[in-house]
Amino acid sequence: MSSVAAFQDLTDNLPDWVEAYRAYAAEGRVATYIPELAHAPQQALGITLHHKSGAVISAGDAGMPFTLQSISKVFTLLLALMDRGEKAVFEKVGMEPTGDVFNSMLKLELVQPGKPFNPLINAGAIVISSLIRGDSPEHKAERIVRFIRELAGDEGPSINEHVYRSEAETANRNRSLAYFLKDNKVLDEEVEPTLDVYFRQCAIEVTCAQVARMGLVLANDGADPFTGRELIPKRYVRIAKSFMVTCGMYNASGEFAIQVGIPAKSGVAGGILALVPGELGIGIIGPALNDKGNSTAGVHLLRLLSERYDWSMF
Ligand SMILES: NC(=O)CC[C@H](N)C(=O)O
Repeated sequence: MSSVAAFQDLTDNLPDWVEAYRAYAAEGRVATYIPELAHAPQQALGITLHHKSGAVISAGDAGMPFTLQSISKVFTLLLALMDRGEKAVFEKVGMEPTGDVFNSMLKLELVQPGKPFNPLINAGAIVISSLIRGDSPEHKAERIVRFIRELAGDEGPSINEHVYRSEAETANRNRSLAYFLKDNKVLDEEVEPTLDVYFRQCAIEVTCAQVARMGLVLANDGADPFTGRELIPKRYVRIAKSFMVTCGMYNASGEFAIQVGIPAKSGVAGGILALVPGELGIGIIGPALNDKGNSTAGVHLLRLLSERYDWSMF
C-alpha cells in the first residue's frame, strides 16, 4: 500500500482498531513498583503516527500524558554519544542483548569485566546517565529535557516531579545496580548524583504526538524532517536504531522483531516509541504491561499495523 493510501486507510480505521484493542489491556497489569505509576488507567490506549510528509494521525487516548521511563534510554544514549563519542561510550557498555529482564543484575557478576551488556537495560542506562555532560544532576537532566524538546518539536516535555520523587524514594533495585557498577569500576561518577539524573530522565512527561515526532527524527536519520537540519549525526542514529531492534523491547525483542519487525523502545509507564525507517514515527501509550514489561495492547496494535502495511524491515 502506498503511504498516501495507507494514511487514508488509517484515517478510516484507526479509531475503531484502538477501541477494539483496548480489550488486550485485560491480559496485562499496570506497573506498581514505582508507586506513582500505579494510578494509570488500565484500559487506556492511544497512538499517534507522524509521517515525513507532515501528516499526523492520532486515536484513542493519544493526548494522555505519560512518563518516558525506559524510552529515555535511547535519547540519553544519543546525547552521550554526541557528548563523548563512540569510543568512550563503548568502553563502558556493550552492544549485546542479555535475554534477561531489564533490571537484572545477573550478568554484571557472571560475565567479566562486569560492564553492562547494552545501554538499554537499566544497568547500561545508569552508566550512560553518568556520561552526560553537565555541572550537576539538575544541569544534566535539563540538557536531556532540552534535547527531547528539540526532537519533539515542542516545548511541552518536562519532568513530572511526583514520578521522579516516587522512583527516587523506592529504587532499591536500581541503587543496587549502581553500587555494583561502582564496585566493578564501570561507574566513575558518584552513585546518588548519577541515579538522580537517571530518575529525572525516566520521569520526563510526554504525549504520543511528541513521541511520534521524536521517532520521525530517528526515521529520518537524525535530520529535522521539515528543515533538513542535522539534529543527531546519522551514525549515532544508526547505532540507536540497531539497539532498538536487538534490545528495545527487553527480553521480548526477538519475538517483536519477528512479529512486528521495526525499531522500537518501550517504557514501564506503558509507552512505546517506534518508527518505520524513512517513513514515519509512532508514539503509543497503553499502561497495562505484559509479563515482559511491554504495553500489551500497544504491542498487539503495532503487530496489526505492521502486518497490514507491510512495515517489517526483514
Ligand atoms: N522498564 C523501564 O521503563 C524501567 C525504567 C524505570 N524508571 C526503572 O528504572 O525501573
